Amino acid sequence: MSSIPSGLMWFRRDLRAHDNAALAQALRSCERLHCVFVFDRAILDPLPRQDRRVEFIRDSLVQLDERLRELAATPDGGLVVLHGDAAEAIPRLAQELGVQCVFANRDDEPAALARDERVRTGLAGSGIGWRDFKDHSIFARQDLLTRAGAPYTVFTPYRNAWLAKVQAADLAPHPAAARAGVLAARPPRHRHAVPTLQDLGFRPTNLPELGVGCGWRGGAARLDAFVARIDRYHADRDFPALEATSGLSVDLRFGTVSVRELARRAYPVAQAGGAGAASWLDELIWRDFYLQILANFPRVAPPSGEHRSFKPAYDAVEWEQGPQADEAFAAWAEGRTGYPLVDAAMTQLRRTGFMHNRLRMVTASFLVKDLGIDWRRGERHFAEHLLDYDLAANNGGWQWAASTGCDAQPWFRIFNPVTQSRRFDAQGEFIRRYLPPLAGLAAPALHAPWTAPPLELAAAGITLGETYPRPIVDHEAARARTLQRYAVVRAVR
Ligand SMILES: Cc1cc2nc3c(=O)[nH]c(=O)nc-3n(C[C@H](O)[C@H](O)[C@H](O)COP(=O)(O)OP(=O)(O)OC[C@H]3O[C@@H](n4cnc5c(N)ncnc54)[C@H](O)[C@@H]3O)c2cc1C
Repeated sequence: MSSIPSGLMWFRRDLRAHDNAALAQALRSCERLHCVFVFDRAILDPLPRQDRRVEFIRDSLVQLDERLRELAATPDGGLVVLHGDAAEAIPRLAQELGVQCVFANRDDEPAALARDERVRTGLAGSGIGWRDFKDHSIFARQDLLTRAGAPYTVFTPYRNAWLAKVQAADLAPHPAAARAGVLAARPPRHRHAVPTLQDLGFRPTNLPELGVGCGWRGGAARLDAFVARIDRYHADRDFPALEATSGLSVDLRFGTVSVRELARRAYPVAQAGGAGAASWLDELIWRDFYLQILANFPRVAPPSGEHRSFKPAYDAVEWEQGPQADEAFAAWAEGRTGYPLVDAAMTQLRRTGFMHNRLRMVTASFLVKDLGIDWRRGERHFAEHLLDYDLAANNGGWQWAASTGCDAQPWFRIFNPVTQSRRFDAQGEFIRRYLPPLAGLAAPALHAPWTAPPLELAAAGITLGETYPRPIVDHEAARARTLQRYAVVRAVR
């Protein structure tokens, strides 16, 4: 079975030893296998020095390293961890270790593809092979095509094709334990502990206080807790005050869970009629959908250069610019728009690095359709702050909200932030959690404080414009401006 004397497994966004496609294949194919992770300077250097993602990755690596040493049954086993430019570090390490092949799981983000191409070229120069595997999604790239042989660009037919195609083999685990004996001891010069945040030039964040468990152990705990409440997912998932969704997006982003395992848990329950599991499986399919959109239409997010509308006609829309727009953007980002649900959501993002899906839609719609600001500015802001930031899902989500992307309903879909608030946070529980200055105000006034009688505001200790902002925009007037702004699309089409 094993024909390669020595190989190197390169972990990237798959930080687990269980059910890992490339690792299982590498273990099967090699007589001796080394493992590496690179803190890539090309990614880390531009980041602010406090970044929850770097801390999450670093703490996840400690668990991965520990698990690999257990599997190798020697303390000298485990993970080689480097800090450098991955495109140079991997070929250099592969040569130093004398391996014949490097194994990795695919990453279809445009920048990752460009980096992997440089690695592959570097390796080929030394006669070293490269093998990559699908691990990050159930279906990818051109696995699912329309009858005309084109990638799907609309979710519902994609979902139907996904459900029609999926087989047990697509969800089957890729176990490591049986072949773990081939895991090699690290060469003495690489037998270091995983670098600390300080070693990497970063400072600790509030991640531990938030109670977000890292690594495969954190992912497994989140999955078990979620499976116990999955039956209510379809009914509760839109209410941000409830702990109804899985919180697994960070694990899917960094591979501390296997998406096959999630689908293995949800699929049979959904098939047996479980409405919660079926609805959650749909979300995993949305994830696959946006990953294949990015893989098949990389023009939406070129590695260097401006992201583009999926529907090119929308690039003609003219957005607000200048100091007033900059101030409106800052008010949105800092949670002082005067719309409580928007402000609470933006505060959640700042404090925790997470935002509930319903609120991502509401805040994105508010930025684009109430403030008239380019969706790409919001996309960048989310990219900087989300712990679960994922290029494909974030770009897809923003384009959905801006009506420039796939499955976009006609341009007139504009969320009303007050109606959304009344519907999805009726008692204001979520708003109060993140906006203490409004805590004394009862619903319904809480959803639109400027409509509250002065006595009610005074009783709640609120002075509009002082303790809480007045709305920075009138929704109905903004709606009319947006309809005009988007009218240009019909002219271009
Ligand atoms: C403007 C905007 C930006 C977004 N940016 C991101 C992002 O950067 N990273 C990210 O993972 N998700 C993003 N999403 C999708 C979604 O909001 C999050 O995946 C979800 O809130 C994560 O919480 P959860 O793990 O509890 O989700 P659950 O409801 O438990 O869903 C399970 C999993 O399905 C996937 N999923 C759910 N909804 C979507 C969706 N609409 N599109 C793609 N995948 C989905 C996620 O991987 C999620 O973990 C964005 C959505 C919008 C509207």
